[in-house]
Amino acid sequence: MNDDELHFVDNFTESGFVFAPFDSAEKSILFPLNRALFISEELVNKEKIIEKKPFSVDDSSKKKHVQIIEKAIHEIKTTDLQKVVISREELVKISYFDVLEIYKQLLFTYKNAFVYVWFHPKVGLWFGASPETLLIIEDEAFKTMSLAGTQVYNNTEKPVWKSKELEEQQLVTNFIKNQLKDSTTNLIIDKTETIRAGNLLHLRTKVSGMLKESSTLEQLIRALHPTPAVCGLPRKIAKDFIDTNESYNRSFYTGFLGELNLQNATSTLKKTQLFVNLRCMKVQDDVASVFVGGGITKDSNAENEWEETVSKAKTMKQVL
Ligand SMILES: C=C(O[C@H]1C=CC=C(C(=O)O)[C@@H]1O)C(=O)O
Repeated sequence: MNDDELHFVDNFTESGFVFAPFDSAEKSILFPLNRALFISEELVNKEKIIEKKPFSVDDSSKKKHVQIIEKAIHEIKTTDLQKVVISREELVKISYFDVLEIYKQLLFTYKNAFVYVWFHPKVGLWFGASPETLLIIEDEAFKTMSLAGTQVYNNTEKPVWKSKELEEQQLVTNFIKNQLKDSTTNLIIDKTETIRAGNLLHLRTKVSGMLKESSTLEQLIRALHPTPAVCGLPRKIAKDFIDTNESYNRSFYTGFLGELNLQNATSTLKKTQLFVNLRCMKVQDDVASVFVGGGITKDSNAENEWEETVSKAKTMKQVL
């Protein structure tokens, strides 16, 4: 950016880089292309990966997190709530810090992820290594995915998935299908597969199709975000549960970010590539806030869900 002014997205027809919060009622930040310098560079992996030291698990917030999960499970069993994603913020004190070094280590450690470092003097410094695409649009063709269900990678990418994870992920696929049916055509739902994201495995179903001429990018984004992979089902009930019970502000965690309506040098087509802001952290002074969560359904076990967040925190803590 040429200056430290804060710009916001108005209707997603703008060009630039967007950084959107979890709460879709709040404004999304834009680095407008015409106010910024855009540099594109091919990445060559010649960096040395620093040997990762073991890190400690901070379980000071375990009791509270487990209590919210138990409340969520009870709510799911007794009300219309089907799934809700419960998350927490883990504070990590950092003694040594180098922005570029952390960014490079993330890039080379998480090769399949969308890795970013984002900074605005009025908002703060964020890093992430997200395994989840919210939306890719090139001309009228779009791609998205349903990503949910987690287990620790244990030397096999063909693990056995339990019905809890299969159902949790299926709910996301069904939601996406339903939300897109009016604004798209030629909807293709691929076979569900297992993908690896660092030390974790997830279930993923790729979804693609064509946008109807009458549909806008804003409509599509509002239809998808927040998906049940980061919020829950029904969306409004899950969002209310999160707002009432999570005792911190998610801000940009579980929001989305990426390139908005950028023109490729070799064609006249505009391309949008948005990713869900997962496996991320905010750094302020000498403290990193690492954000982690997981989908809760009727079959969840609170202790296992806690462990899942511990495993997810590893993505950022290892690099720190
Ligand atoms: C909310 C998070 O993950 C989502 C994405 C993949 C798998 C998830 C899960 O297994 O619960 C979550 O839906 C997070 O990593 O903080």
